[in-house]
Amino acid sequence: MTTAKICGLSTPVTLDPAIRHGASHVGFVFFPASPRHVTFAKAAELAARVPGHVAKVGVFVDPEDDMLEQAVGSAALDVLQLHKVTPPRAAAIRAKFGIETWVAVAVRTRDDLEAAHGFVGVADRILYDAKTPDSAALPGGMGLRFDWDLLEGFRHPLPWALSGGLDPANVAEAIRRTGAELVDVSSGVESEPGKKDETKIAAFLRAVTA
Ligand SMILES: O=C(O)c1ccccc1NCC(=O)[C@H](O)[C@H](O)COP(=O)(O)O
Repeated sequence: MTTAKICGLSTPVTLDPAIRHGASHVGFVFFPASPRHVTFAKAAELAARVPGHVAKVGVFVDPEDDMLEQAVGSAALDVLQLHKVTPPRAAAIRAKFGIETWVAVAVRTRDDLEAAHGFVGVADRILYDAKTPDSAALPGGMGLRFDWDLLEGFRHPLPWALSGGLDPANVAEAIRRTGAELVDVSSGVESEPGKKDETKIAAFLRAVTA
C-alpha cells in the first residue's frame, strides 16, 4: 500500500487534518527562504501534536550541524530529509545523528537518476524530486513535476519516494505509472505558497489510498 508524506506543514490547523486523514509522514521545513519555514519553537509545538505512528521529517538544505542539532532537539525528528548534500556529507550527518536519513535527488533527465547510486550505504531512502531552475530560491516545494517515465526500468539502489508536482488529481496516476510506495506533496495541497488547504490534503490522501 502506498503511503504519503505531507510536507511543509506549519500550523496545527493543517497538521491535525493531515494526521487525521492518514499521512504516514509529516514534513517540517527548516530553511528560512521557504514560505513553509518553521522556527525551532514552532516545530516543537507542532511535533508535540504528532502521534507515534506518524513520522516527523525535518527538511534541510545543505545544513550545518548546529541547525540539525537544534531541529532534532526541538522537534524529536524521526527522519532527516537532506537537499543539496554530497554522499560524504550525508554519511557524516547520518553517522552523527543516528536518525533515518533521506536524500533528495533532483531529476530532469534520466542521467540525473544515477546520482542515487552514490548514496548507497549513506542514506536510507532517495526522494526523487523535480529539479528546480538554477535561479530558483528553493530546491523543492515549487510544484514542478519531472517525467515519471524516466523511472521506468530504473533499478532503484535504495528504498525511494516520488515527489514533485503531485496533487490530488494526478497522484493516483503517478502511483500507477511508477509503482511508488511513498509519495510526497507540498504545493499541490496548498491554496497559496506556504498555506496548506485541509480540503486538498484530504483529497490527496484519499486518492493515495483509493
Ligand atoms: O517545500 C519547501 O519549501 C522546500 C524548501 C527547501 C527544500 C525543500 C523543500 N521542500 C521539499 C519537499 O519535500 C517537497 O514536498 C517537494 O519538493 C515537493 O514539492 P511540491 O512539488 O511543491 O509538491
